[in-house]
Amino acid sequence: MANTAERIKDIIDSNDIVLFMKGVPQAPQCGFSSAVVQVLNQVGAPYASVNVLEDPFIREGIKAFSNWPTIPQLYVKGEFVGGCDIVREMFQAGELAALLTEKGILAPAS
Ligand SMILES: N[C@@H](CCC(=O)N[C@@H](CS)C(=O)NCC(=O)O)C(=O)O
Ligand code: FES
Repeated sequence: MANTAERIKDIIDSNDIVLFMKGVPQAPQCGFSSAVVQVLNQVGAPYASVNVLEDPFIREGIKAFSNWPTIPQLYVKGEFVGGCDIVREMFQAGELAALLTEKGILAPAS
């Protein structure tokens, strides 16, 4: 099996939006992960998710990969966006929708 950093790179390269979280979108296991799920659902873009509670290598590996100490972690088009606080602030400021539009994931508002 590929090493953890390679697995992580493969995951973020093969999904436009991917959320590393605790639990699954239908049943988040932490309020921070739940908050990002709610933001993504509201912004209305499809996303992949990885449950770090199922894989301790990914749970620790993603922190090293992003140089960010906590879960959740959101990636868009291979780039680290942030955790719960950043994503929530960006959403409230309209910056998350703007980013997703700029990246060609969301259609421009007409
Ligand atoms: N302020 C953080 C909150 C996230 C957070 O504190 N996560 C903790 C508790 S869920 C964490 O990932 N701890 C390390 C771990 O559980 O592996 C954010 O903006 O995302
Ligand atoms: S699992 Fe306890 S704060 Fe996230």
